Amino acid sequence: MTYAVFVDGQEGTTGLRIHEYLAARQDVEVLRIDADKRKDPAERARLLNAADVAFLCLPDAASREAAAMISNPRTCLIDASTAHRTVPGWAFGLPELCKSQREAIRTAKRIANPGCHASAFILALRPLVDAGLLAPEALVSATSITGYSGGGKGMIGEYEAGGNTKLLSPRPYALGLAHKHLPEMMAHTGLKTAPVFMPIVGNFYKGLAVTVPLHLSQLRAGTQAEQVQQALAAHYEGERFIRVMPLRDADTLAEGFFDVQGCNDTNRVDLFVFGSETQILVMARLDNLGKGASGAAVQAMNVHLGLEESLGLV
Ligand SMILES: NC(=O)C1=CN([C@@H]2O[C@H](COP(=O)(O)OP(=O)(O)OC[C@H]3O[C@@H](n4cnc5c(N)ncnc54)[C@H](OP(=O)(O)O)[C@@H]3O)[C@@H](O)[C@H]2O)C=CC1
Ligand SMILES: CC(=O)N[C@@H](CCC(=O)OP(=O)(O)O)C(=O)O
Repeated sequence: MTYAVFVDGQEGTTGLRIHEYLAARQDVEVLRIDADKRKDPAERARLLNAADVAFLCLPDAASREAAAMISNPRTCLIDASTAHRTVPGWAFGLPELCKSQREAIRTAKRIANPGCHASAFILALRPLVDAGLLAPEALVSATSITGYSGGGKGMIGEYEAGGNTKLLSPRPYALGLAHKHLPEMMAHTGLKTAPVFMPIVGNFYKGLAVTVPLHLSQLRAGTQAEQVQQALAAHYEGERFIRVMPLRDADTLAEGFFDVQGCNDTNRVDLFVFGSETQILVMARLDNLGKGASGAAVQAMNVHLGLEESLGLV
């Protein structure tokens, strides 16, 4: 069977990456919009309603506008923006979230693709909450280091134009402690309080790593780093795109530095636990355009259509 697929926002960073993923697919017919009409609501509506699956690779407002244009009950929307991630009726597009998530994605006609930082944070902590090691009431913090493609075309242009020495050093941002990923970070881990979250953008194109530092005393009494790593391994047993590294990963410790770009050009997420007798670091790394956006969106489409989940992904 051939599926008609349209990418609204096809010229954007995530849209272009989705097209790259789909280019080699024989089971997908990509519907394209004329470049000069790519913001024309009527033409967008026509193509959105002609698609079996439509990806929204747009800013939040344009994504909401697109969702309101759908009149075809067959059309399944997969939205890469933040707009619908905690909206009832929209399935969260993270198949590895929990045992029932694939069925939710399969049966949904509205799928909200997770954010890049949020994907890493949720994949790192949801197993600990589900296993009862981390209480929903826990107060946690997190940092994320990301490549500048995370900011889309605008930020890519800024970094690649050169000439601004400030961009040469890592830049913490969202210092108002109200990053747009906080709602989904809470909703899909079960945490009752937003993490204190500080993302940092660096002078490299893509790659992302979220770190959650924890005192072992914040976890269930008696929990050691071993139990945390085992909880991750158990939760993701058999998951094609999640790799749980050995506790205190020897290769990373031997190198002395963590490679934030270690998952680039894949749809994989690597999860690490480093620890002392009293403290741990739980780290998740991914490609912000892979499992952090476009790869995740293609995987969600594969799950929804009942196709081999890794089709077209590595
Ligand atoms: N970059 C990343 O790592 C990630 C991004 N996302 C999210 O995915 C979405 C897309 O991000 P990204 O691809 O990076 O953004 P970009 O800015 O690179 O691309 C957005 C695209 O949307 C188009 N667009 C804007 N408004 C409209 C409109 N009204 N109608 C039609 N097209 C429109 C733009 O067209 P034009 O080029 O003409 O301006 C542009 O091509 C965003 O919500 C982003 O937050 C999610 C996860 C990670
Ligand atoms: C460097 C940078 O600006 N990164 C973006 C990531 C955006 C993202 O993940 O997009 P959505 O949440 O819309 O899906 C940010 O932190 O806002």
